[in-house]
Amino acid sequence: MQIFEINSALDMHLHLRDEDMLKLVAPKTSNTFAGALIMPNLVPPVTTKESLLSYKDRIKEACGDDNFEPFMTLFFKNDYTYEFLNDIKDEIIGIKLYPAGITTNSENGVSSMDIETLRPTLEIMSELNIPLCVHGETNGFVMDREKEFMPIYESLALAFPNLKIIMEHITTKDAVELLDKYNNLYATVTLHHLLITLDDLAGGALKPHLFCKPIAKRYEDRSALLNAALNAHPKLMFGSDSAPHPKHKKECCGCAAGVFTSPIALQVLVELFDRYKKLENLNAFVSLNAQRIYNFKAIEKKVTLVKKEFLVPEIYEYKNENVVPMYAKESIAWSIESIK
Ligand SMILES: NC(=O)N[C@@H](CC(=O)O)C(=O)O
Ligand SMILES: [Zn+2]
Ligand SMILES: [Zn+2]
Repeated sequence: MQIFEINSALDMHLHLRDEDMLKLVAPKTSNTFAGALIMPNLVPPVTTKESLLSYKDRIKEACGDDNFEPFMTLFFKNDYTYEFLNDIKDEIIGIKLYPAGITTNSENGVSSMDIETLRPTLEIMSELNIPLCVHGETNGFVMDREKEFMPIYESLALAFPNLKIIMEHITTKDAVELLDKYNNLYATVTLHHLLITLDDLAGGALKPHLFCKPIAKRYEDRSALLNAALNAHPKLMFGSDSAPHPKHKKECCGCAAGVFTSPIALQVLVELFDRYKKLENLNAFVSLNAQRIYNFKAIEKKVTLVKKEFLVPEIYEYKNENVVPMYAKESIAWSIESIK
């Protein structure tokens, strides 16, 4: 039987939530991944050292696994001081910037992307070598929001040449192309954006479990993303953006944005890279690129996968929480055999 080994998988964009949802979803990542970059969009968002450290403790407890490293992030604010950021810098891997209201729990994000307004915090981040992670969407037409954000990425990259800027969860050909234009621009891409287009979400009967921000785009966008991932573009990292919402918040009028992919991520990545005969590039895409870009050494964790059918559960539950995964009740060609 065909097998494949992944070394120290890293998920560089992950939502773990809090309380029972955290307890439900955290082990779904920590059992197979060596580390993950944890998004700070809790309610209220993570903006103090105290809330950051206590969230990290709750994550570690929920994982119940010392062999997993949560890389913490702060929620961007325009008025962070040098003293504050200098004091917290060793506890964080980056700061996440959200335009206000653009996605789930981003109400406290920045109300303007004007560079001069953002400058005070960005200058300090640049000086202290703290990377900037960005949800890059304008409030324009939903299919054009990411494309319209490209000039903002360009001005940020030019204005702060020493700041590492990560374009989170890119969904367009334009974003892939921008990667090669500026030294200090990097990106994450999700699993679902490598797989689906707007057709899968809304071309037939509406699929709420595939609804997320940024919304899935056109075929040419998916091809560009897939091509960059399969060839392990050196500035592109895997970031699942696994974003759990309870079933009743997805299967309703006013469906929340977010796709839950943690429990299927590695199996589907292997299936995808195998299908395109690119398995030799998967470890770079899912681990080595992130270690080089963020400059750290991941802890050892070897996951062995076998080409054997894995039937995706219909739902995951814990106490009163539940969440429906992507590909629920469908089967994947690869499954996890062992973890060391
Ligand atoms: N991607 C999403 O659709 N949702 C994310 C937020 C985000 O990453 O934008 C969430 O927190 O639910
Ligand atoms: Zn986002
Ligand atoms: Zn996200």
